[in-house]
Amino acid sequence: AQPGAPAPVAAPMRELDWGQINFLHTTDTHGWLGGHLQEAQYSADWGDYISFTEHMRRKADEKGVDLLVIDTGDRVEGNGLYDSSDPKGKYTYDIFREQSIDALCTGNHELYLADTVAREHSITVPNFKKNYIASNLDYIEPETGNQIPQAQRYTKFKTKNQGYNVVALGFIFDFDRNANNSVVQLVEDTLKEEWFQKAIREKPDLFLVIGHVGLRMKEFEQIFKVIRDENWYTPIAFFGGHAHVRDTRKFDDQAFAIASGRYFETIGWMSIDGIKKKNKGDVSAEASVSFKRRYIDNNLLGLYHHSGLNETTFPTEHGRNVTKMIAKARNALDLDYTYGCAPQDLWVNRAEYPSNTSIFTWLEKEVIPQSIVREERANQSRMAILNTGAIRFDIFAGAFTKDSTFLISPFTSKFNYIPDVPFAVASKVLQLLNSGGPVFSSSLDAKYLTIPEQFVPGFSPSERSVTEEPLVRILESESQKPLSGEQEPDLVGGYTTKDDLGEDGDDAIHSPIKFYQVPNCVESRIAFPEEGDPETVDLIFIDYVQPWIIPALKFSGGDYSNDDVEVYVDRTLTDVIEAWVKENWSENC
Ligand SMILES: Nc1ccn([C@@H]2O[C@H](COP(=O)(O)O)[C@@H](O)[C@H]2O)c(=O)n1
Repeated sequence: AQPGAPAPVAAPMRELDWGQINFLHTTDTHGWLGGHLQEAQYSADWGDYISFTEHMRRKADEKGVDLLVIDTGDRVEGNGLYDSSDPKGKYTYDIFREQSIDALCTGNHELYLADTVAREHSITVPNFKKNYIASNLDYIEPETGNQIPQAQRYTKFKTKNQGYNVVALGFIFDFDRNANNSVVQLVEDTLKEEWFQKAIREKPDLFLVIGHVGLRMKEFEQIFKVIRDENWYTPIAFFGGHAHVRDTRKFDDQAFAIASGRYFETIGWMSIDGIKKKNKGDVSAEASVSFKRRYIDNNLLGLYHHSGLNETTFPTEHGRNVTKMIAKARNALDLDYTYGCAPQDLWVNRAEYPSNTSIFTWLEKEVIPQSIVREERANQSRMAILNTGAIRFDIFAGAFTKDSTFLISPFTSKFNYIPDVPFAVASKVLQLLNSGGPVFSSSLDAKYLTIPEQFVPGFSPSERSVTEEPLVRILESESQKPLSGEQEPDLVGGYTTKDDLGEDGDDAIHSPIKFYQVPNCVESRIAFPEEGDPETVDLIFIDYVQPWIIPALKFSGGDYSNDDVEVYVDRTLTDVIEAWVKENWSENC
């Protein structure tokens, strides 16, 4: 863990079930390679994960089974360690590559900006040359304009100890907001490609499908159907992500998918037993395969527990060096530099919106009205719209650092506007954005305005749970009691996941709490007349929302196009929040 990270307290634990093939999985780490410095439950860093993996690989060798390490993308955007350097990722690409990863793919965050796409192609792909898979993603070479696969379309390999033949595929969901030096092929079309049809006829012992794909999205289902039609009994292991939740989905008795949360809070564990090795010429034969899963809270006590080691025996030399690399990078970037002192916790979805503890209420009532102004139009009534997905993380009471600004909002989106929109038209926009529906084309689903945890309708994050109190404070104030005798233990708050395999997936047994739905967008009304409505307003919006604003305006009776849009404030939300905190929370903690 990083210097200054809070120490975790032991919780009652569920063990890892080992099988013939075992997997460790990360996804949506978004640059959190230093771990969580304000939450003890997730405070282990990438160096600790490297130590853990080395121990688990040794254990696998001792047992004569296999262990594969997977990452399913969105490694960038969301943490000062990645976002605050120039160029972005100056340190994180080198830190990330220290882990030995058997299969990895691209997420949508590696594709939003042309620079990020190019860095992925020139740094991460060669760093993991043999193991990077891009089944439906191409890169446009700047020198030639040629469209080439971002990486190999699929891999074939034999596992080290059990000698299983594996065919591995690596997808990104049908993403269409990618920069124009990348091309995402629809999954449905990729499945018809000749190479794919060949891959699914390789008759391996196991198909490994990794993807930056939410488990409840259509893409994994499409892939499952096509592989299964050709291979009636071959086990298929899916590793997904994107929705930022812990989840396991059963496709059939021999095909399961796991998603391992977000922000390096979770290390996913999947194990498979009962795989039948095919002899040459064998057709697929029915087998009784069992899949197990565990969501490991990423903290040192848990990692000691699962590796059977302790503070002294756990850190490997390699792991220790990577922990030092991270600390050095954090220092070089001055990430602990304090801009101010947050007087209270402000939650993304652990508090109701609107409320005094909602981060969106704070932005809507304080930050936006006080910060989003264009001098020459300061007296013009204005409405400013922010999508809730623009906010990625909570604010904890206490020191608000340079790092905090990027944890909350890493994006480079700025503020645009359309001047002098009739109020009668502008006032209908927010409601349309929040209700979604047929106003927007299918590729413009309004759910992509909100936080990823709400992407799946009816899949309430309240089932996914976290503590009402920041974990650090709970851990400081309460000692843990063992799970024995009559006494109910005082459980640490944390994830209490329900998935297709039941309610026993999390390694640490936690007390659950409530999550709340947040709207797709929030709106501030600024410089409005004291009485009555203005005739016209400047309609301001963060630029990510623009593709939804234009159809919403059209539906409301305003015939606007992208040509009517101008820059309102040439600053990112990150810049805006930083300036506001310096001005308003300037006292020392
Ligand atoms: N410039 C951006 C980019 C993304 N968002 C929000 O993030 C969501 C995607 O998050 P994942 O980590 O799951 O990829 C997206 O749907 C937006 O809500 C944004 O606000 N601005």
